[in-house]
Amino acid sequence: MKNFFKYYLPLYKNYKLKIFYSLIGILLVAGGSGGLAYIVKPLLDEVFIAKDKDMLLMIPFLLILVQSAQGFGKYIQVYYVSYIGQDIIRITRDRLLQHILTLDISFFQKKHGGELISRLTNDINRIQTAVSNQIAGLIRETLTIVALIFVVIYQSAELAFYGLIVLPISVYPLSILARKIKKLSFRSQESASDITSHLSETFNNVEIIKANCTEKMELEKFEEHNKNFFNINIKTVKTSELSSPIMEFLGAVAAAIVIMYGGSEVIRGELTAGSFMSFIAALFMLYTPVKRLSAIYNQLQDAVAAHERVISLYEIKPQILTGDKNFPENIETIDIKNVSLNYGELQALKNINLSAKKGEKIALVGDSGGGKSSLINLLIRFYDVNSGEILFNETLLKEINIKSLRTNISVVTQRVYIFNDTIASNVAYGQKIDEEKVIEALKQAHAYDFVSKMEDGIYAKLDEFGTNLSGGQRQRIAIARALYKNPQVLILDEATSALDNESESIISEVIDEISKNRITFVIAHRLSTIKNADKIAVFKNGEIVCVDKEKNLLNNCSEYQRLYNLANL
Ligand SMILES: Nc1ncnc2c1ncn2[C@@H]1O[C@H](COP(=O)(O)OP(=O)(O)OP(=O)(O)O)[C@@H](O)[C@H]1O
Repeated sequence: MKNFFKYYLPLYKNYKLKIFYSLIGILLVAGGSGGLAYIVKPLLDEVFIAKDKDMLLMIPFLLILVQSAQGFGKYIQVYYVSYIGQDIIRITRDRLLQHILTLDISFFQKKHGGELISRLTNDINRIQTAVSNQIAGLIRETLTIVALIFVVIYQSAELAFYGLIVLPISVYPLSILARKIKKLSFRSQESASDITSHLSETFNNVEIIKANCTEKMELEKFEEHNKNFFNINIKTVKTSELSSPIMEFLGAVAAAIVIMYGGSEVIRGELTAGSFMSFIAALFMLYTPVKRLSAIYNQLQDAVAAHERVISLYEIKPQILTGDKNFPENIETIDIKNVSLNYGELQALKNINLSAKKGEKIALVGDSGGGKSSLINLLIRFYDVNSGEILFNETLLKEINIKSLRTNISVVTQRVYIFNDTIASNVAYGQKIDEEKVIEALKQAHAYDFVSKMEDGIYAKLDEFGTNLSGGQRQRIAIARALYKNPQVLILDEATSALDNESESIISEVIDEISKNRITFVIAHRLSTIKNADKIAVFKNGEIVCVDKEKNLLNNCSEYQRLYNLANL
Protein backbone atom coordinates (compact mmCIF):
# COMPACT_ATOMS: atom_id res chain seq x y z
CA MET A 1 0.00 0.00 0.00
CA LYS A 2 2.83 2.38 0.92
CA ASN A 3 4.56 1.72 -2.40
CA PHE A 4 1.30 2.26 -4.22
CA PHE A 5 0.94 5.75 -2.78
CA LYS A 6 4.64 6.45 -3.20
CA TYR A 7 4.26 5.71 -6.89
CA TYR A 8 1.09 7.63 -7.67
CA LEU A 9 1.11 10.57 -5.26
CA PRO A 10 3.98 12.43 -6.99
CA LEU A 11 1.92 12.37 -10.19
CA TYR A 12 -0.73 14.53 -8.50
CA LYS A 13 1.59 17.53 -8.37
CA ASN A 14 0.68 18.47 -11.96
CA TYR A 15 -2.91 19.09 -10.95
CA LYS A 16 -2.55 21.63 -8.13
CA LEU A 17 -5.51 23.82 -9.12
CA LYS A 18 -7.78 20.83 -9.79
CA ILE A 19 -6.79 19.32 -6.45
CA PHE A 20 -7.67 22.62 -4.80
CA TYR A 21 -11.15 22.58 -6.37
CA SER A 22 -11.69 18.96 -5.39
CA LEU A 23 -10.60 19.71 -1.83
CA ILE A 24 -13.18 22.49 -1.67
CA GLY A 25 -15.72 19.92 -2.84
CA ILE A 26 -14.55 17.40 -0.27
CA LEU A 27 -14.65 19.99 2.51
CA LEU A 28 -18.17 20.97 1.54
CA VAL A 29 -19.26 17.33 1.65
CA ALA A 30 -17.54 16.55 4.95
CA GLY A 31 -18.52 19.86 6.57
CA GLY A 32 -22.09 19.36 5.32
CA SER A 33 -22.33 16.01 7.11
CA GLY A 34 -21.08 17.52 10.36
CA GLY A 35 -23.49 20.48 9.88
CA LEU A 36 -26.48 18.23 9.32
CA ALA A 37 -25.73 16.27 12.48
CA TYR A 38 -25.30 19.47 14.43
CA ILE A 39 -28.62 20.96 13.27
CA VAL A 40 -30.47 18.22 15.18
CA LYS A 41 -29.54 19.88 18.48
CA PRO A 42 -31.17 23.32 17.92
CA LEU A 43 -34.07 21.56 16.19
CA LEU A 44 -34.86 19.65 19.32
CA ASP A 45 -33.70 22.00 22.07
CA GLU A 46 -34.63 25.40 20.59
CA VAL A 47 -37.60 24.56 18.37
CA PHE A 48 -39.34 21.61 19.97
CA ILE A 49 -38.48 22.17 23.61
CA ALA A 50 -37.92 25.98 23.91
CA LYS A 51 -40.47 26.60 21.09
CA ASP A 52 -38.29 29.30 19.50
CA LYS A 53 -40.16 30.54 16.38
CA ASP A 54 -37.16 32.34 14.85
CA MET A 55 -35.27 29.11 14.99
CA LEU A 56 -38.16 27.32 13.33
CA LEU A 57 -37.75 29.63 10.33
CA MET A 58 -34.00 29.50 10.35
CA ILE A 59 -33.42 25.76 10.58
CA PRO A 60 -35.21 24.75 7.34
CA PHE A 61 -33.32 27.53 5.58
CA LEU A 62 -30.04 26.28 7.07
CA LEU A 63 -30.93 22.73 6.08
CA ILE A 64 -31.41 23.72 2.43
CA LEU A 65 -28.17 25.69 2.50
CA VAL A 66 -26.10 22.92 4.05
CA GLN A 67 -27.62 20.21 1.84
CA SER A 68 -27.14 22.28 -1.35
CA ALA A 69 -23.54 23.09 -0.41
CA GLN A 70 -22.97 19.39 0.13
CA GLY A 71 -24.53 18.48 -3.23
CA PHE A 72 -22.52 21.12 -5.07
CA GLY A 73 -19.36 20.00 -3.23
CA LYS A 74 -19.97 16.44 -4.30
CA TYR A 75 -20.42 17.45 -7.93
CA ILE A 76 -17.21 19.44 -8.25
CA GLN A 77 -15.32 16.86 -6.24
CA VAL A 78 -16.42 13.98 -8.47
CA TYR A 79 -15.65 15.94 -11.64
CA TYR A 80 -12.17 17.09 -10.69
CA VAL A 81 -11.20 13.88 -8.97
CA SER A 82 -12.25 11.83 -11.99
CA TYR A 83 -10.40 14.20 -14.28
CA ILE A 84 -7.17 13.79 -12.28
CA GLY A 85 -7.58 10.01 -11.96
CA GLN A 86 -8.34 9.44 -15.63
CA ASP A 87 -5.43 11.61 -16.69
CA ILE A 88 -2.97 9.87 -14.37
CA ILE A 89 -4.14 6.55 -15.72
CA ARG A 90 -3.76 7.73 -19.30
CA ILE A 91 -0.16 8.71 -18.52
CA THR A 92 0.45 5.42 -16.66
CA ARG A 93 -0.83 3.40 -19.60
CA ASP A 94 1.30 5.35 -22.11
CA ARG A 95 4.34 4.89 -19.89
CA LEU A 96 3.76 1.18 -19.50
CA LEU A 97 3.48 0.60 -23.23
CA GLN A 98 6.53 2.78 -23.76
CA HIS A 99 8.44 0.56 -21.35
CA ILE A 100 7.12 -2.71 -22.78
CA LEU A 101 8.16 -1.66 -26.26
CA THR A 102 11.76 -1.18 -25.07
CA LEU A 103 11.95 -4.83 -23.99
CA ASP A 104 13.82 -7.47 -25.94
CA ILE A 105 12.22 -9.65 -28.54
CA SER A 106 12.88 -12.66 -26.27
CA PHE A 107 10.48 -11.13 -23.73
CA PHE A 108 7.68 -11.02 -26.29
CA GLN A 109 8.44 -14.57 -27.37
CA LYS A 110 7.98 -15.77 -23.80
CA LYS A 111 5.07 -13.55 -22.73
CA HIS A 112 1.72 -14.12 -24.26
CA GLY A 113 0.36 -11.08 -26.14
CA GLY A 114 -3.02 -11.54 -24.45
CA GLU A 115 -1.43 -11.30 -21.03
CA LEU A 116 0.25 -8.02 -21.93
CA ILE A 117 -3.04 -6.65 -23.26
CA SER A 118 -4.61 -7.62 -19.97
CA ARG A 119 -1.98 -5.70 -18.02
CA LEU A 120 -2.49 -2.62 -20.14
CA THR A 121 -6.27 -2.75 -19.94
CA ASN A 122 -7.74 -4.78 -17.04
CA ASP A 123 -4.98 -4.13 -14.51
CA ILE A 124 -4.70 -0.44 -15.29
CA ASN A 125 -8.48 -0.06 -15.12
CA ARG A 126 -8.37 -1.50 -11.63
CA ILE A 127 -5.76 1.08 -10.67
CA GLN A 128 -7.87 3.81 -12.23
CA THR A 129 -10.68 3.68 -9.69
CA ALA A 130 -8.08 3.73 -6.93
CA VAL A 131 -6.18 6.79 -8.08
CA SER A 132 -9.33 8.74 -8.76
CA ASN A 133 -12.40 7.85 -6.76
CA GLN A 134 -10.84 5.83 -3.99
CA ILE A 135 -8.09 8.27 -3.06
CA ALA A 136 -10.68 11.07 -3.08
CA GLY A 137 -13.06 8.84 -1.14
CA LEU A 138 -10.32 8.16 1.37
CA ILE A 139 -9.83 11.89 1.96
CA ARG A 140 -13.54 12.70 1.89
CA GLU A 141 -14.59 9.95 4.26
CA THR A 142 -11.68 10.67 6.62
CA LEU A 143 -12.63 14.35 6.76
CA THR A 144 -16.28 13.45 7.23
CA ILE A 145 -15.29 11.18 10.09
CA VAL A 146 -13.19 13.96 11.63
CA ALA A 147 -16.09 16.45 11.32
CA LEU A 148 -18.55 13.99 12.88
CA ILE A 149 -16.14 12.97 15.63
CA PHE A 150 -15.81 16.64 16.40
CA VAL A 151 -19.59 16.93 16.80
CA VAL A 152 -19.72 13.74 18.87
CA ILE A 153 -16.99 14.87 21.28
CA TYR A 154 -18.44 18.36 21.44
CA GLN A 155 -21.84 17.00 22.49
CA SER A 156 -20.51 14.59 25.11
CA ALA A 157 -16.92 13.51 25.56
CA GLU A 158 -17.87 10.64 27.85
CA LEU A 159 -20.46 9.17 25.50
CA ALA A 160 -18.00 9.68 22.64
CA PHE A 161 -15.62 7.27 24.37
CA TYR A 162 -18.24 4.48 24.36
CA GLY A 163 -19.44 5.33 20.89
CA LEU A 164 -16.03 5.35 19.33
CA ILE A 165 -14.31 2.50 21.17
CA VAL A 166 -15.40 0.08 18.43
CA LEU A 167 -13.35 1.91 15.83
CA PRO A 168 -9.95 0.64 17.02
CA ILE A 169 -11.48 -2.78 17.81
CA SER A 170 -12.69 -3.10 14.21
CA VAL A 171 -9.20 -2.60 12.78
CA TYR A 172 -8.11 -6.18 13.50
CA PRO A 173 -10.87 -8.15 11.72
CA LEU A 174 -10.91 -5.64 8.87
CA SER A 175 -7.18 -5.94 8.27
CA ILE A 176 -7.47 -9.75 8.10
CA LEU A 177 -10.16 -9.33 5.47
CA ALA A 178 -8.04 -6.84 3.54
CA ARG A 179 -5.14 -9.31 3.37
CA LYS A 180 -7.42 -12.02 2.03
CA ILE A 181 -8.88 -9.66 -0.53
CA LYS A 182 -5.45 -8.71 -1.81
CA LYS A 183 -4.62 -12.38 -2.43
CA LEU A 184 -7.93 -12.91 -4.19
CA SER A 185 -7.36 -9.79 -6.27
CA PHE A 186 -4.07 -11.21 -7.51
CA ARG A 187 -5.80 -14.42 -8.50
CA SER A 188 -8.65 -12.55 -10.12
CA GLN A 189 -6.24 -10.48 -12.20
CA GLU A 190 -4.32 -13.56 -13.27
CA SER A 191 -7.56 -15.19 -14.21
CA ALA A 192 -8.67 -12.10 -16.20
CA SER A 193 -5.39 -12.29 -18.04
CA ASP A 194 -5.99 -15.98 -18.84
CA ILE A 195 -9.27 -14.95 -20.40
CA THR A 196 -7.69 -12.23 -22.55
CA SER A 197 -4.85 -14.56 -23.56
CA HIS A 198 -7.27 -17.26 -24.54
CA LEU A 199 -9.40 -14.83 -26.53
CA SER A 200 -6.45 -13.37 -28.37
CA GLU A 201 -5.17 -16.87 -29.18
CA THR A 202 -8.61 -17.95 -30.38
CA PHE A 203 -9.09 -15.01 -32.69
CA ASN A 204 -5.53 -15.20 -34.01
CA ASN A 205 -5.89 -18.89 -34.76
CA VAL A 206 -9.48 -18.82 -35.93
CA GLU A 207 -8.63 -20.32 -39.34
CA ILE A 208 -6.99 -23.39 -37.84
CA ILE A 209 -9.81 -23.72 -35.28
CA LYS A 210 -12.43 -23.71 -38.01
CA ALA A 211 -10.40 -25.97 -40.28
CA ASN A 212 -10.12 -28.55 -37.47
CA CYS A 213 -13.68 -28.06 -36.18
CA THR A 214 -12.29 -27.38 -32.70
CA GLU A 215 -14.74 -24.55 -31.89
CA LYS A 216 -16.33 -26.65 -29.15
CA MET A 217 -12.97 -27.59 -27.64
CA GLU A 218 -11.86 -23.95 -27.60
CA LEU A 219 -15.19 -22.87 -26.14
CA GLU A 220 -14.85 -25.45 -23.36
CA LYS A 221 -11.36 -24.19 -22.54
CA PHE A 222 -12.73 -20.66 -22.45
CA GLU A 223 -15.66 -21.67 -20.26
CA GLU A 224 -13.21 -23.14 -17.78
CA HIS A 225 -11.22 -19.88 -17.58
CA ASN A 226 -14.44 -17.94 -17.35
CA LYS A 227 -15.81 -20.13 -14.56
CA ASN A 228 -12.56 -19.79 -12.66
CA PHE A 229 -12.79 -16.00 -12.99
CA PHE A 230 -16.38 -16.09 -11.75
CA ASN A 231 -15.47 -18.26 -8.75
CA ILE A 232 -12.64 -15.99 -7.66
CA ASN A 233 -14.74 -12.86 -8.04
CA ILE A 234 -17.61 -14.33 -6.07
CA LYS A 235 -15.17 -15.34 -3.37
CA THR A 236 -13.88 -11.76 -3.32
CA VAL A 237 -17.41 -10.39 -2.92
CA LYS A 238 -18.06 -12.91 -0.16
CA THR A 239 -14.95 -11.81 1.70
CA SER A 240 -15.12 -8.08 1.15
CA GLU A 241 -18.82 -7.83 1.99
CA LEU A 242 -18.09 -9.44 5.36
CA SER A 243 -16.76 -6.08 6.49
CA SER A 244 -20.30 -4.73 6.43
CA PRO A 245 -21.88 -7.14 8.99
CA ILE A 246 -18.77 -6.84 11.18
CA MET A 247 -19.11 -3.07 11.23
CA GLU A 248 -22.90 -3.22 11.67
CA PHE A 249 -22.50 -5.49 14.67
CA LEU A 250 -19.79 -3.43 16.33
CA GLY A 251 -21.73 -0.25 15.55
CA ALA A 252 -24.90 -1.65 17.11
CA VAL A 253 -23.00 -2.69 20.27
CA ALA A 254 -21.56 0.83 20.56
CA ALA A 255 -24.97 2.44 19.94
CA ALA A 256 -26.57 0.17 22.57
CA ILE A 257 -23.99 1.20 25.18
CA VAL A 258 -24.45 4.86 24.26
CA ILE A 259 -28.24 4.63 24.57
CA MET A 260 -27.90 3.01 27.98
CA TYR A 261 -25.43 5.58 29.32
CA GLY A 262 -26.74 8.58 27.41
CA GLY A 263 -30.38 7.75 28.10
CA SER A 264 -29.78 7.61 31.84
CA GLU A 265 -27.87 10.93 31.69
CA VAL A 266 -30.85 12.54 29.93
CA ILE A 267 -33.22 11.06 32.55
CA ARG A 268 -30.98 12.44 35.32
CA GLY A 269 -31.04 15.83 33.54
CA GLU A 270 -27.25 15.86 33.00
CA LEU A 271 -27.63 16.00 29.22
CA THR A 272 -30.29 17.74 27.12
CA ALA A 273 -32.43 15.61 24.81
CA GLY A 274 -31.18 17.76 21.90
CA SER A 275 -27.52 17.08 22.68
CA PHE A 276 -28.24 13.41 23.03
CA MET A 277 -30.15 13.20 19.74
CA SER A 278 -27.47 15.25 17.97
CA PHE A 279 -24.89 12.89 19.42
CA ILE A 280 -26.81 9.80 18.27
CA ALA A 281 -27.39 11.34 14.81
CA ALA A 282 -23.66 12.07 14.46
CA LEU A 283 -22.79 8.58 15.69
CA PHE A 284 -25.08 6.86 13.21
CA MET A 285 -23.90 9.16 10.45
CA LEU A 286 -20.35 8.33 11.49
CA TYR A 287 -20.76 4.63 10.77
CA THR A 288 -21.57 5.28 7.11
CA PRO A 289 -18.18 6.87 6.28
CA VAL A 290 -16.40 4.33 8.50
CA LYS A 291 -18.04 1.50 6.57
CA ARG A 292 -17.27 3.24 3.29
CA LEU A 293 -13.69 3.70 4.38
CA SER A 294 -13.33 0.00 5.05
CA ALA A 295 -14.90 -0.77 1.65
CA ILE A 296 -12.50 1.67 -0.01
CA TYR A 297 -9.63 0.01 1.80
CA ASN A 298 -10.73 -3.36 0.44
CA GLN A 299 -11.05 -2.01 -3.09
CA LEU A 300 -7.64 -0.43 -2.76
CA GLN A 301 -6.23 -3.95 -2.18
CA ASP A 302 -7.39 -4.81 -5.68
CA ALA A 303 -5.64 -1.77 -7.08
CA VAL A 304 -2.49 -2.50 -5.09
CA ALA A 305 -2.41 -6.06 -6.46
CA ALA A 306 -2.88 -4.73 -10.00
CA HIS A 307 -0.17 -2.16 -9.39
CA GLU A 308 2.26 -4.87 -8.23
CA ARG A 309 1.57 -6.82 -11.42
CA VAL A 310 2.23 -3.70 -13.48
CA ILE A 311 5.37 -2.85 -11.52
CA SER A 312 6.71 -6.37 -12.08
CA LEU A 313 6.83 -5.47 -15.78
CA TYR A 314 8.88 -2.38 -15.00
CA GLU A 315 11.33 -4.59 -13.16
CA ILE A 316 12.13 -6.40 -16.40
CA LYS A 317 14.86 -4.48 -18.14
CA PRO A 318 16.05 -4.83 -21.72
CA GLN A 319 19.27 -6.82 -22.01
CA ILE A 320 20.01 -5.68 -25.54
CA LEU A 321 21.41 -2.22 -24.92
CA THR A 322 22.01 0.32 -27.61
CA GLY A 323 25.49 1.52 -28.55
CA ASP A 324 26.21 5.15 -29.32
CA LYS A 325 27.95 4.92 -32.69
CA ASN A 326 26.10 5.63 -35.90
CA PHE A 327 25.78 2.92 -38.48
CA PRO A 328 28.69 3.37 -40.95
CA GLU A 329 27.66 5.75 -43.73
CA ASN A 330 29.10 3.47 -46.30
CA ILE A 331 29.08 -0.16 -45.33
CA GLU A 332 31.87 -2.10 -47.01
CA THR A 333 32.13 -5.29 -44.95
CA ILE A 334 30.38 -7.38 -42.36
CA ASP A 335 32.59 -9.81 -40.45
CA ILE A 336 31.13 -12.51 -38.24
CA LYS A 337 33.92 -13.97 -36.11
CA ASN A 338 33.69 -17.13 -33.96
CA VAL A 339 30.12 -16.36 -33.04
CA SER A 340 28.03 -18.58 -30.76
CA LEU A 341 24.45 -18.13 -29.61
CA ASN A 342 22.48 -19.96 -26.95
CA TYR A 343 18.75 -19.80 -26.35
CA GLY A 344 18.77 -20.78 -22.69
CA GLU A 345 20.18 -24.31 -22.67
CA LEU A 346 20.04 -24.75 -26.42
CA GLN A 347 23.13 -23.86 -28.41
CA ALA A 348 21.74 -22.58 -31.70
CA LEU A 349 25.00 -21.35 -33.25
CA LYS A 350 28.53 -22.64 -32.71
CA ASN A 351 31.66 -20.85 -33.83
CA ILE A 352 30.21 -19.15 -36.87
CA ASN A 353 32.67 -17.40 -39.18
CA LEU A 354 31.38 -15.57 -42.22
CA SER A 355 32.23 -12.37 -44.02
CA ALA A 356 30.39 -10.30 -46.58
CA LYS A 357 31.43 -7.42 -48.81
CA LYS A 358 29.43 -4.63 -50.36
CA GLY A 359 27.73 -5.84 -53.52
CA GLU A 360 27.76 -9.46 -52.39
CA LYS A 361 24.77 -11.70 -52.07
CA ILE A 362 25.32 -14.26 -49.33
CA ALA A 363 23.00 -17.23 -49.20
CA LEU A 364 22.33 -19.20 -46.04
CA VAL A 365 21.05 -22.71 -46.66
CA GLY A 366 20.60 -25.88 -44.65
CA ASP A 367 18.13 -28.09 -42.92
CA SER A 368 15.34 -26.63 -40.86
CA GLY A 369 16.56 -25.69 -37.38
CA GLY A 370 20.16 -25.40 -38.66
CA GLY A 371 20.56 -21.86 -37.27
CA LYS A 372 20.08 -19.61 -40.33
CA SER A 373 17.41 -17.35 -38.82
CA SER A 374 19.38 -17.26 -35.58
CA LEU A 375 22.28 -15.65 -37.41
CA ILE A 376 19.89 -13.04 -38.78
CA ASN A 377 18.58 -12.48 -35.23
CA LEU A 378 22.14 -11.58 -34.28
CA LEU A 379 22.70 -9.21 -37.21
CA ILE A 380 19.65 -7.12 -36.27
CA ARG A 381 20.36 -7.51 -32.55
CA PHE A 382 17.17 -9.30 -31.63
CA TYR A 383 19.64 -11.40 -29.65
CA ASP A 384 23.24 -10.79 -28.64
CA VAL A 385 26.10 -13.20 -29.25
CA ASN A 386 27.17 -15.37 -26.33
CA SER A 387 30.72 -15.32 -27.64
CA GLY A 388 32.60 -14.01 -30.65
CA GLU A 389 31.99 -10.70 -32.40
CA ILE A 390 30.29 -9.11 -35.37
CA LEU A 391 31.85 -6.11 -37.11
CA PHE A 392 30.22 -3.69 -39.52
CA ASN A 393 33.28 -2.21 -41.29
CA GLU A 394 35.54 -1.87 -38.23
CA THR A 395 32.75 -1.04 -35.79
CA LEU A 396 31.56 -3.65 -33.30
CA LEU A 397 27.86 -4.33 -33.79
CA LYS A 398 27.26 -3.83 -30.05
CA GLU A 399 28.60 -0.29 -30.25
CA ILE A 400 26.18 0.78 -32.96
CA ASN A 401 23.05 2.66 -32.02
CA ILE A 402 20.18 0.19 -32.42
CA LYS A 403 17.87 2.66 -34.14
CA SER A 404 20.52 3.59 -36.65
CA LEU A 405 21.32 -0.12 -37.18
CA ARG A 406 17.72 -1.09 -37.84
CA THR A 407 17.13 1.92 -40.09
CA ASN A 408 19.95 0.74 -42.30
CA ILE A 409 18.98 -2.91 -42.37
CA SER A 410 15.80 -4.23 -43.95
CA VAL A 411 14.55 -7.65 -43.06
CA VAL A 412 11.83 -9.59 -44.80
CA THR A 413 10.95 -12.41 -42.44
CA GLN A 414 9.19 -15.70 -43.02
CA ARG A 415 6.09 -14.30 -41.39
CA VAL A 416 4.69 -11.33 -43.23
CA TYR A 417 3.49 -8.45 -41.10
CA ILE A 418 0.71 -6.31 -42.48
CA PHE A 419 -0.76 -3.34 -40.61
CA ASN A 420 -4.40 -2.35 -40.74
CA ASP A 421 -3.68 0.63 -42.99
CA THR A 422 -3.24 1.59 -46.65
CA ILE A 423 -0.77 -0.14 -48.94
CA ALA A 424 1.24 3.11 -49.09
CA SER A 425 1.50 3.25 -45.28
CA ASN A 426 2.43 -0.41 -45.16
CA VAL A 427 5.22 0.10 -47.67
CA ALA A 428 6.52 3.34 -46.19
CA TYR A 429 6.01 1.97 -42.66
CA GLY A 430 7.70 4.23 -40.12
CA GLN A 431 8.66 6.82 -42.72
CA LYS A 432 6.95 9.66 -44.58
CA ILE A 433 4.94 8.48 -47.56
CA ASP A 434 6.53 9.49 -50.83
CA GLU A 435 4.13 8.33 -53.56
CA GLU A 436 6.79 8.01 -56.21
CA LYS A 437 9.06 6.01 -53.96
CA VAL A 438 6.17 3.78 -52.88
CA ILE A 439 5.31 3.02 -56.51
CA GLU A 440 8.97 2.42 -57.34
CA ALA A 441 9.36 -0.03 -54.42
CA LEU A 442 6.15 -1.81 -55.40
CA LYS A 443 7.37 -2.08 -58.99
CA GLN A 444 10.71 -3.51 -57.85
CA ALA A 445 8.89 -6.05 -55.72
CA HIS A 446 6.62 -6.90 -58.67
CA ALA A 447 3.62 -5.84 -56.66
CA TYR A 448 2.54 -2.78 -58.61
CA ASP A 449 0.62 -4.84 -61.17
CA PHE A 450 -1.92 -6.07 -58.65
CA VAL A 451 -1.87 -2.91 -56.52
CA SER A 452 -2.70 -0.66 -59.49
CA LYS A 453 -5.69 -2.86 -60.26
CA MET A 454 -7.12 -2.37 -56.76
CA GLU A 455 -9.87 0.23 -56.47
CA ASP A 456 -7.87 2.75 -54.43
CA GLY A 457 -4.47 1.78 -55.79
CA ILE A 458 -1.70 2.42 -53.30
CA TYR A 459 -4.29 3.87 -50.95
CA ALA A 460 -6.27 0.64 -50.81
CA LYS A 461 -6.79 -0.40 -47.22
CA LEU A 462 -5.30 -3.68 -46.02
CA ASP A 463 -6.66 -5.47 -42.99
CA GLU A 464 -4.46 -6.48 -40.09
CA PHE A 465 -3.51 -9.91 -41.32
CA GLY A 466 -3.56 -8.94 -44.98
CA THR A 467 -6.39 -11.39 -45.53
CA ASN A 468 -7.56 -9.42 -48.54
CA LEU A 469 -4.30 -10.38 -50.28
CA SER A 470 -2.92 -13.70 -51.41
CA GLY A 471 0.12 -15.15 -49.65
CA GLY A 472 2.37 -14.20 -52.57
CA GLN A 473 0.92 -10.67 -52.75
CA ARG A 474 1.54 -10.18 -49.03
CA GLN A 475 5.13 -11.27 -49.47
CA ARG A 476 5.60 -8.78 -52.30
CA ILE A 477 4.25 -5.97 -50.09
CA ALA A 478 6.79 -7.01 -47.45
CA ILE A 479 9.59 -6.96 -50.01
CA ALA A 480 8.46 -3.51 -51.20
CA ARG A 481 8.56 -2.31 -47.58
CA ALA A 482 12.12 -3.57 -47.23
CA LEU A 483 13.19 -1.85 -50.44
CA TYR A 484 11.47 1.45 -49.59
CA LYS A 485 14.03 2.00 -46.85
CA ASN A 486 16.81 1.75 -49.42
CA PRO A 487 18.82 -0.19 -46.83
CA GLN A 488 22.56 -0.77 -46.85
CA VAL A 489 21.97 -4.33 -45.71
CA LEU A 490 19.06 -6.37 -47.02
CA ILE A 491 18.02 -9.62 -45.38
CA LEU A 492 15.51 -11.92 -47.02
CA ASP A 493 14.53 -14.82 -44.78
CA GLU A 494 12.42 -17.15 -46.92
CA ALA A 495 11.04 -13.97 -48.47
CA THR A 496 10.01 -15.60 -51.74
CA SER A 497 8.71 -18.91 -50.40
CA ALA A 498 5.07 -18.09 -51.11
CA LEU A 499 5.66 -16.96 -54.68
CA ASP A 500 4.97 -19.04 -57.74
CA ASN A 501 7.98 -20.13 -59.76
CA GLU A 502 7.64 -17.38 -62.31
CA SER A 503 7.30 -14.49 -59.86
CA GLU A 504 10.03 -16.01 -57.74
CA SER A 505 12.48 -16.10 -60.61
CA ILE A 506 11.57 -12.50 -61.58
CA ILE A 507 12.08 -11.35 -57.98
CA SER A 508 15.35 -13.27 -57.77
CA GLU A 509 16.53 -11.24 -60.74
CA VAL A 510 15.35 -8.06 -59.04
CA ILE A 511 17.25 -9.08 -55.92
CA ASP A 512 20.37 -9.72 -58.01
CA GLU A 513 19.93 -6.26 -59.47
CA ILE A 514 19.33 -4.40 -56.22
CA SER A 515 22.01 -6.21 -54.27
CA LYS A 516 24.74 -4.57 -56.32
CA ASN A 517 25.32 -1.63 -54.01
CA ARG A 518 24.50 -3.23 -50.69
CA ILE A 519 25.11 -6.42 -48.72
CA THR A 520 22.35 -8.96 -49.09
CA PHE A 521 21.68 -12.11 -47.08
CA VAL A 522 19.21 -14.56 -48.51
CA ILE A 523 17.83 -17.59 -46.74
CA ALA A 524 16.03 -19.90 -49.10
CA HIS A 525 15.00 -23.50 -49.10
CA ARG A 526 14.50 -23.34 -52.85
CA LEU A 527 18.09 -23.59 -54.03
CA SER A 528 17.21 -22.13 -57.43
CA THR A 529 16.69 -18.77 -55.67
CA ILE A 530 20.30 -18.56 -54.57
CA LYS A 531 22.19 -20.37 -57.29
CA ASN A 532 24.11 -17.27 -58.36
CA ALA A 533 24.90 -16.07 -54.85
CA ASP A 534 28.47 -14.87 -54.32
CA LYS A 535 28.75 -17.18 -51.34
CA ILE A 536 26.59 -19.95 -50.03
CA ALA A 537 26.96 -20.80 -46.33
CA VAL A 538 25.74 -24.29 -45.57
CA PHE A 539 24.33 -24.70 -42.03
CA LYS A 540 24.06 -27.93 -40.15
CA ASN A 541 23.16 -28.23 -36.48
CA GLY A 542 24.20 -24.67 -35.67
CA GLU A 543 27.49 -24.77 -37.58
CA ILE A 544 28.56 -23.61 -40.99
CA VAL A 545 29.97 -26.71 -42.63
CA CYS A 546 30.95 -25.18 -46.00
CA VAL A 547 31.08 -21.72 -47.60
CA ASP A 548 31.65 -21.25 -51.31
CA LYS A 549 30.04 -20.62 -54.67
CA GLU A 550 27.48 -23.16 -55.77
CA LYS A 551 29.78 -24.60 -58.46
CA ASN A 552 32.48 -25.43 -55.90
CA LEU A 553 30.06 -26.64 -53.28
CA LEU A 554 28.62 -29.12 -55.72
CA ASN A 555 32.12 -30.56 -56.06
CA ASN A 556 33.44 -30.29 -52.50
CA CYS A 557 30.60 -30.11 -49.98
CA SER A 558 28.77 -33.33 -49.25
CA GLU A 559 26.10 -31.52 -47.17
CA TYR A 560 25.32 -29.17 -50.06
CA GLN A 561 25.28 -32.10 -52.46
CA ARG A 562 22.77 -33.79 -50.19
CA LEU A 563 20.53 -30.70 -50.11
CA TYR A 564 20.90 -30.30 -53.86
CA ASN A 565 19.96 -33.89 -54.52
CA LEU A 566 16.97 -33.63 -52.18
CA ALA A 567 15.80 -30.50 -54.01
CA ASN A 568 16.09 -32.19 -57.38
CA LEU A 569 14.45 -35.47 -56.51
N1 LIG B 1 13.58 -17.67 -29.94
C1 LIG B 1 14.01 -18.90 -29.76
N2 LIG B 1 14.06 -19.44 -28.53
C2 LIG B 1 14.51 -20.69 -28.31
N3 LIG B 1 14.96 -21.50 -29.29
C3 LIG B 1 14.94 -21.03 -30.54
C4 LIG B 1 14.46 -19.70 -30.84
N4 LIG B 1 14.58 -19.51 -32.17
C5 LIG B 1 15.09 -20.66 -32.68
N5 LIG B 1 15.31 -21.56 -31.71
C6 LIG B 1 15.92 -22.88 -31.87
O1 LIG B 1 17.22 -22.69 -32.41
C7 LIG B 1 17.51 -23.62 -33.42
C8 LIG B 1 17.85 -22.90 -34.73
O2 LIG B 1 16.68 -22.26 -35.18
P1 LIG B 1 16.67 -21.29 -36.45
O3 LIG B 1 15.34 -20.66 -36.50
O4 LIG B 1 17.84 -20.40 -36.41
O5 LIG B 1 16.83 -22.35 -37.62
P2 LIG B 1 16.67 -22.14 -39.18
O6 LIG B 1 17.88 -22.74 -39.80
O7 LIG B 1 16.41 -20.72 -39.49
O8 LIG B 1 15.38 -23.02 -39.45
P3 LIG B 1 14.24 -22.83 -40.58
O9 LIG B 1 14.87 -23.13 -41.89
O10 LIG B 1 13.24 -23.89 -40.20
O11 LIG B 1 13.71 -21.46 -40.44
C9 LIG B 1 16.29 -24.50 -33.53
O12 LIG B 1 16.57 -25.67 -32.78
C10 LIG B 1 15.17 -23.72 -32.88
O13 LIG B 1 14.27 -24.58 -32.24
